[in-house]
Amino acid sequence: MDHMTPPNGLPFLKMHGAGNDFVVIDSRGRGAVTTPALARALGDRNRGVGFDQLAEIRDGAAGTDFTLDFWNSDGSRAGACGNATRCVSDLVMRGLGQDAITLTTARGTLSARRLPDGRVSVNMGAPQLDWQSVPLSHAVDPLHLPLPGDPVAVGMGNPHCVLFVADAEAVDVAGLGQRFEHDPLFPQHTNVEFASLIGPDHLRMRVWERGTGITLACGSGACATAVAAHLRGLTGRQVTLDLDGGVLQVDWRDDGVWLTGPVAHVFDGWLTPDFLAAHP
Ligand SMILES: N[C@H](CCC[C@H](N)C(=O)O)C(=O)O
Repeated sequence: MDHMTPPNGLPFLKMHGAGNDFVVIDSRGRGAVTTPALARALGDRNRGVGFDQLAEIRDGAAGTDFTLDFWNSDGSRAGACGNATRCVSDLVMRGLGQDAITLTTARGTLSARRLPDGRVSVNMGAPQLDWQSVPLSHAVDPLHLPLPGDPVAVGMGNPHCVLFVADAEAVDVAGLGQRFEHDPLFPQHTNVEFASLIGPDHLRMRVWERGTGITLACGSGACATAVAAHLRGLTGRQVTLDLDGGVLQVDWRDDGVWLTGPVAHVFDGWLTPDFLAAHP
């Protein structure tokens, strides 16, 4: 067999949204294939494909067009992923010849649409602002957590800990991120965002993701940060966020938090039977 012939393996796609990168496996019409071991192996940037999140597409539930499951590169599950939702929605919309779609995630039913300029928006739903649903481990004010730096906790279907700092560029994102990720106040651990106000309704944000580490962008993190910024009186409800990998827009409307940004489909490939057999 020459090297360009598709082997008898498992097809996948590689996509990214503002540099937040994904392996996408399309399991519509069959059972789910992802296991924690496969997610970890695939997420290895040297021995696998490498990704920030793995998104598995499954048949639509509750009358929606498709269902999405998310995994982190350490093999853990993520309840929400805004950028992968935008990327996969674009893919499925193209397949169906549509520019609007509904999907099911662990969060429930979400809707997405493609804008005339090619960017994709998703309604990530209402933010979770009470301590039980973030979740936090006990009753504290999520708007002022009893932690260094006076962070805000926001749930977007996954937990976020948002710190407003004078200069996000100067923050030790890995060092502090790991510390907050595993703070006992977050029983399911947390994603951690560091943000500074750089203009009216304009934030610079850097992120440490639960289960993955530093990423170039985080959509649910951008939503949580914009919500926190508005609740703290720093911005209005429409916010532009400059992330390491690009620009995301958040609009907190009455019907939910809308996230808008670029999507890219980079390549398709096949996982070899040998790779799959080694990581059941
Ligand atoms: N990058 C994703 C979020 C991943 C969150 C994940 N790290 C978790 O465990 O919650 C996004 O665009 O929303």
